[in-house]
Amino acid sequence: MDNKLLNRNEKYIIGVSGGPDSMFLLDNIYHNPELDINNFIVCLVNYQKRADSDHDEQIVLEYCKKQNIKIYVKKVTSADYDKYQTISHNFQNVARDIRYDFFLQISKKYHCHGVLIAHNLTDHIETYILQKQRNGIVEYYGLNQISYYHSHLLGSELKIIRMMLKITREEIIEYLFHNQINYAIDSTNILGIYNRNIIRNEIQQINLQDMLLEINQKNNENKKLKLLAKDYLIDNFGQINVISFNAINNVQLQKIIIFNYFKINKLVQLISNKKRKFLDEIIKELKSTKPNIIIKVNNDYSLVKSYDNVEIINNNVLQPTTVKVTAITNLPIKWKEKIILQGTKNSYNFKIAANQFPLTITNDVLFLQKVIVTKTSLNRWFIKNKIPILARKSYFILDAQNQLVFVNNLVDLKINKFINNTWPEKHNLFFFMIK
Ligand SMILES: Nc1ncnc2c1ncn2[C@@H]1O[C@H](COP(=O)(O)OP(=O)(O)OP(=O)(O)O)[C@@H](O)[C@H]1O
Repeated sequence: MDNKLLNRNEKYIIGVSGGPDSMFLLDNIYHNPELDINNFIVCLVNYQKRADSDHDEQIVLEYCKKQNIKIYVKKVTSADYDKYQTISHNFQNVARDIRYDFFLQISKKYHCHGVLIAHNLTDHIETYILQKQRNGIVEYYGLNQISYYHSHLLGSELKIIRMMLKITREEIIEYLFHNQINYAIDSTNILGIYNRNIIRNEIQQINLQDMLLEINQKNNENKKLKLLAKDYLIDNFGQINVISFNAINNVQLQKIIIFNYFKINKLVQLISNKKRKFLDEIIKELKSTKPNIIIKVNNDYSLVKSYDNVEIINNNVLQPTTVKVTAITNLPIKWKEKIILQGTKNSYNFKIAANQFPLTITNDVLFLQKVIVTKTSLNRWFIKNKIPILARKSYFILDAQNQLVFVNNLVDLKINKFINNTWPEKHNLFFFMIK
């Protein structure tokens, strides 16, 4: 065990589930002559989800009683589950948050330096193999000796210390058997049995030293790429610029930039849960010659590429706005001002007669497509003039019972006619921008 990770004068929590790994950890701390067991507090979370969870608890209680070690047990109630399920719906995440928040509370109470967790070499390798299969972006390949848990509910941080990352599961079982230490058979596992068996087989076939070297190399490379990604976003004021992004020839770096871009927009959970292909798809779309692309991320957000810019947009913003107005007094204030302004300041003759109501005011692209501007559709005009997708949303058309056409003086447009020719040439269309 990596004892150098501990400071003999500090206090620590030990997370003990009763399983072999954490019983090994506990027993090794207890028997370590350089450490004072009074500086350690065992914490156990009984999820009360399995028939044997009370039995597991009993194993740990008995050990602690025999060796006179301070122990805290949290029995998770349905109220706890309800409370945490508002933050995440994934049971593994809920269970982890409950566990670490409990560690955090006890840690605060006793001014502890962190929590010791019994992740071992086998977990480290398994984690790495899974990460390789997923081929996504990771903070760290395999498991890190030190990491930090940030609690959403408690708003503070807990240091997680893994001092067993060089010990294999076989060594653990061997030790427990040899020393006659009682432990619980772990019947819960995040990986399905199928997936876990595949990984176990893979682990048996690999050369551990080679694999550890590979993980090391990957982490060094990852560290460098993370710094480059950080620099890129700093240089671009936190934005992605399509031209400079496409000039990068390292796909992994591009992925980290996108990942960090979501992170600084506080939306990293949107892509962390996505299939691994998602980042590849984004990169492909950013490379494509199409100037305007909307990539739906989920029901709430889209990533919008518009010429050189990339933006994360709430899907509501992309929805067209269409308003029916039955009388001029019903117009939204700023629109009313615009209309009056247009009518008075411009040479365009502007009057809406009572019989022209109801008016339709819309920025719906489908509607705009029908509008002909200097012989091209308004849509083509947008493209020709490189109007970004979002800016197009501020171009509204007013349709007053097919009677009016007015051109906004903010843009120099000559609107000729509707594409379908059902509107006579003279018919007016009111076209204006809303800032
Ligand atoms: N119910 C529990 N009570 C106390 N400590 C626990 C409990 N479950 C797990 N631990 C601690 O956490 C370590 C890792 O447990 P486990 O392998 O189940 O977690 P994991 O599935 O790898 O996910 P994570 O640690 O990210 O939650 C255990 O070895 C033990 O130290």
